[in-house]
Amino acid sequence: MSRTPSAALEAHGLSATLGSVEVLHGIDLSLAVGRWTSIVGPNGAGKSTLLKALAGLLAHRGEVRLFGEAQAAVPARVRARRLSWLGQSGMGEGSADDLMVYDVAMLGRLPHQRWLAAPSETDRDAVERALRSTQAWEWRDRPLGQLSGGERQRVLLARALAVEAELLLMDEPLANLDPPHQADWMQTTRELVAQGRTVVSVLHELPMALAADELVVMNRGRVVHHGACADPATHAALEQVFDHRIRVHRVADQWIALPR
Ligand SMILES: Nc1ncnc2c1ncn2[C@@H]1O[C@H](COP(=O)(O)OP(=O)(O)OP(=O)(O)O)[C@@H](O)[C@H]1O
Repeated sequence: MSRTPSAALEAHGLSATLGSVEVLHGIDLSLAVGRWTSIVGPNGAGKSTLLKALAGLLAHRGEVRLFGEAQAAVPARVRARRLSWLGQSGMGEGSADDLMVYDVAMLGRLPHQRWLAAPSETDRDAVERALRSTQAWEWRDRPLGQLSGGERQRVLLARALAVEAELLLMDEPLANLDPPHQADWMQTTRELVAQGRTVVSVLHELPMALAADELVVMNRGRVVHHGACADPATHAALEQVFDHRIRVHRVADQWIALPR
């Protein structure tokens, strides 16, 4: 009988070196299925590096497990269906500038398509749903390169959503988004989690990060705290990692972090 794994992602003794510098130092972490976890910490803490290593996009030491299986043993195509990735501000997306928005979002369906096969109705439905959910549908016939930073981010978000993966890893998904679209992103994330999906986001916007279920607080290549967003110990860790230059408050039913 197969057992439903309780962790979507696990890291055991995860270390990573960039250039000649070790930037992640022996991280142990378990991210539960069906939860939204935000990763926060100061610039250079190792958040993006950790997310890339968890996604299988970066060589590392130690072990990463995806839904209970050693990540390295999961075939690339299966992993691409189960895990959707949104990188930082479309870094490395320059080559997609000439593609139409619709085709960019359709790239999210590649893991579901047979080699050289035309998109199926399921693929087209998923792409339309994703583009509509980020209000990018009306740009579907425009080249990606003609869009503003925030518009582009909404298309790349749609591509990540079009995968319809069980697990979404997003690095600074709110970059360039205006406040209403940040709120939309949060709504979408909550809906995904309500459907049982797992979301992991690296966020600098602390009020948004504190709206998650759980917070992973990083500093200097280590996880210094992992706890519920409502837990005072999590707030204390957050204040500490930012040298007590911020303070977490409860305002209008949400957690916010104000400079002090
Ligand atoms: N190619 C590289 N060679 C050496 N060090 C690197 C390289 N790339 C990144 N680093 C360093 O690795 C550390 C972690 O970087 P990372 O991008 O993971 O941090 P981050 O927490 O996501 O930061 P930010 O909040 O600024 O986006 C930083 O100190 C960075 O300078």
